[in-house]
Amino acid sequence: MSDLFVKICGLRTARDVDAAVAAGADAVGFVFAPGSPRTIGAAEARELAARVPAGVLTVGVFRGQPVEEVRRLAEESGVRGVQLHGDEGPEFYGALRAEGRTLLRATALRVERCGEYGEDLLLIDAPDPGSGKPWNWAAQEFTAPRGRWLLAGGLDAANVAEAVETTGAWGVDVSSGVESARGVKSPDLIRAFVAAARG
Ligand SMILES: O=C(O)c1ccccc1N[C@@H]1O[C@H](COP(=O)(O)O)[C@@H](O)[C@H]1O
Repeated sequence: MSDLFVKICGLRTARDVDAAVAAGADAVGFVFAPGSPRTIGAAEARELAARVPAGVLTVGVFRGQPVEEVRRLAEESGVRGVQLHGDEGPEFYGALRAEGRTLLRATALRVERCGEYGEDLLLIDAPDPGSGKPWNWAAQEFTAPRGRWLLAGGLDAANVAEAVETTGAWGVDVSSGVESARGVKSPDLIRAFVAAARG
């Protein structure tokens, strides 16, 4: 068993949060970005986050929202981490860092230096986050950064071990690959994913 960091994202029900925690996830994500089948409100996320033990990081996922909205939703839901998928600059991260949250910076395929914007974790994702579409992480031109970074985009139980082996990712993040239908998580697929990722 490896100590690979595993985040399960886009959770909307108590059943799925419990399944992710029981499977051994290190982080669980709640989508606050509008327009996703996984989007939930702060009150719903607060109830779900209350089920999560202290050792598992709760993360709010945002895309292109103003800093005041990110701050408000994070505060109202009580998530301890914030994941940004927009084109926020270092000053945006600086403003949130002051509140002591763990910051995850998502980049679409671009490989950058870990921590460049003051984030705690870099997340290298596909151009269309949450779509379940894989990208070619095995391509010659993809050179993994050094440090703590998460691989995301089209991962599932069948490809995650190879993806980690090929890229050397410190951790992985998944949403579509643990769903039985778009936006509907499957506890069985969550368990299978975590086992395959760490296996
Ligand atoms: O999951 C979403 O709907 C979502 C919406 C907006 C921004 C990010 C979103 N999810 C992130 O996308 C990847 C996982 O994608 P996949 O479905 O496994 O291919 C991960 O970083 C999620 O946190």
